[in-house]
Amino acid sequence: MEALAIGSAPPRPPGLALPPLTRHHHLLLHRSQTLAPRRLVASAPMDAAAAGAGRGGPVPPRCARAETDSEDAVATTSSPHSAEAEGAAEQGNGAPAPVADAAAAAAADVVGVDGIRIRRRPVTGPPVHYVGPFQFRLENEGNTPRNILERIVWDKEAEMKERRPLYMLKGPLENAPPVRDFFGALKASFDRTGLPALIAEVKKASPSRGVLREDFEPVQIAQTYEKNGAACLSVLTDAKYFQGSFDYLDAIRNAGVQCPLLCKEFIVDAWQLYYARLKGADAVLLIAAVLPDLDIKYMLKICKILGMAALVEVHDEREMDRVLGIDGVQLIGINNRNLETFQVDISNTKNLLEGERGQTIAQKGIIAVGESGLFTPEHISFVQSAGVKAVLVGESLIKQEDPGKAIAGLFGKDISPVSAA
Ligand SMILES: O=P(O)(O)OC[C@@H](O)[C@@H](O)c1c[nH]c2ccccc12
Repeated sequence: MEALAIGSAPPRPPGLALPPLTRHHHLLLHRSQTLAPRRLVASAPMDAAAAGAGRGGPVPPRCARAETDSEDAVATTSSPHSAEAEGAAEQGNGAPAPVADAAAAAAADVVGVDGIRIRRRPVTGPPVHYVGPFQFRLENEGNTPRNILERIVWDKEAEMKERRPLYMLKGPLENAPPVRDFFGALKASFDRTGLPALIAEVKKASPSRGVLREDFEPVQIAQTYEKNGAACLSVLTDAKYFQGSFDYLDAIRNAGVQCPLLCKEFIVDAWQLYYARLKGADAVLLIAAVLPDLDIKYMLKICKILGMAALVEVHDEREMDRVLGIDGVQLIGINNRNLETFQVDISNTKNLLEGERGQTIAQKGIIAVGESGLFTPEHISFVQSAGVKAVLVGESLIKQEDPGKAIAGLFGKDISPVSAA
């Protein structure tokens, strides 16, 4: 599979590194400090320990030992970007920066390394503090999620604290069902039909659309998707916002479905990769709006070791350029839905594949996947002419009485393997 990523990565486009801290940044910073003073004050000590851990160079020594829970904890993905943020507090000769610059570094962490706008965790604690003998309620803006993606990710980080230690996954991992070739299945389907390969999504609900299907039978839905020509399936595993479950992954596999399965999860921690694999996933989603480059690279390595494919999701030019700069990426999903605002615009796929970006994708043999908001054969041909070789579709299928039969309606023709035979 590696051989498909031909050529070396393009030079990192200018402007992707953290901008130098200028006077202008200080001004911006002071303004945000006024808005949410706690955010800055409290984030510095929290990040400092993690930042120290990541100082040693590009490959942190933190992956040296294996199979203890504490190693598992260092695979948690926040330290690299905290480290960069702290690094930004040192100026020129390496002397410690003035206090204001340290605050600027903390703010850079808040506004995001690699252009990531969401904050990975609440800065100081709960969103509301009860203060003093009079029970004042002090709302803490810095600790209130600003959008749904931030909310989901904060909850996911909290969920990670409840997980089983990594070493406990070792046995089940050894007994996990063999990995199937997700990338190959997409390619084969595209070659067979001349249409974008379908990744059909098994999704009960979403935060933007509510419950999509009351009588939700994941195994039946998966079976009808497969029968009607889906190349791969995407299975929502997030319980809180999508009413999904990791148990759907093994249930679908155990029922004999052959289509490779994408674990559709908000991955914030390497632990989730192992867990997805032992539940039978053949691929995972990595969201560039959530994960800094270092985390994506690290997780890609783990996926490779586990034999899983990774669908790296982007939703704007900046994320696309970041991901194109990472070696070994084979699948790039272009989400037409902005996960912060829920706005859907399928021309996003076209915009992100235009010009040099599209050429790089073609040269590297990457499959671009058009994601979200696809309802009609016109939509499918629109994203196909934009350059995608696969599409990820949920709502427009899952809401139909027979989601499998709906596939022919979506593509304007029957794409089931039987019809081709
Ligand atoms: O239901 P739609 O509009 O066809 O979208 C499917 C899929 O693209 C969407 O569910 C999705 C894309 N990226 C995600 C990340 C997390 C959760 C869900 C998603």
